[in-house]
Amino acid sequence: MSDLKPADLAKDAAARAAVALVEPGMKLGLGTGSTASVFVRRLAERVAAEGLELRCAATSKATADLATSLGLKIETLDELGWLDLTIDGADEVDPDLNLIKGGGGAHLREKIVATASDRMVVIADKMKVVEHLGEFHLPVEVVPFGKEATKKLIERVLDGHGLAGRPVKWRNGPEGGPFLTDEGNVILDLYLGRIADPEKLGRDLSSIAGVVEHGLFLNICQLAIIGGEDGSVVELEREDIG
Ligand SMILES: O=C(CO)[C@H](O)[C@H](O)COP(=O)(O)O
Repeated sequence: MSDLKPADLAKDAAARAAVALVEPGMKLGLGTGSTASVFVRRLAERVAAEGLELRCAATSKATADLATSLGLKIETLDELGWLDLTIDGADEVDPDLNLIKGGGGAHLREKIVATASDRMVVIADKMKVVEHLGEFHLPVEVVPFGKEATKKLIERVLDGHGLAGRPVKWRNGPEGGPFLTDEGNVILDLYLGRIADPEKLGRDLSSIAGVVEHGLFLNICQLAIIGGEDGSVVELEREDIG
């Protein structure tokens, strides 16, 4: 990986540091996205080099396919029951280690896996660290049935948060049709700018029947490993907060 671009070097630095957290016999959750993919590659290298015994669950079909192609055995979350550690990427990380996730459309499974783990660790490059969540669009997974009515209800919630008129867009897939999640749902991306009250916004979105899950990960992540383009890493821990 010597010809990596600076952003990839940062992801690789964070991924290597996360691989060092893995202990023999662990049950691991594997995230989704480009940073999580670097982690999966580095993990597979360590497993091959050390003959490490691990049990892994993936947060998406894409990650399961990648891990399997690298020789890692993937089991379902139900087979594993509960996980010791989940390593995943993020679209934004705030100073309280609250996150926006779902840029890859996998935030539903990612949240299920992260909250079924003793510990969630996020790996990211420095560009993902923000003062306030919301510059990155907030993905909301929506059931296709009645999706336009659900969109109206989401817009009503945004009105109540002083976010009236902010663009909300159905996500398209690579072929131009609607993006479909691994669960067969669609995604509405909310372009909000600064989210003043993520807790309340999350609660209000979750109260809508057609909303399956939003991409706000609040009080879930315990450690963020932030990689720099020079290969350095900074660790932000939840205990450091406050
Ligand atoms: O939440 C995610 C996928 O649903 C990803 O972790 C997030 O989008 C970050 O991806 P990348 O590492 O490619 O920037």
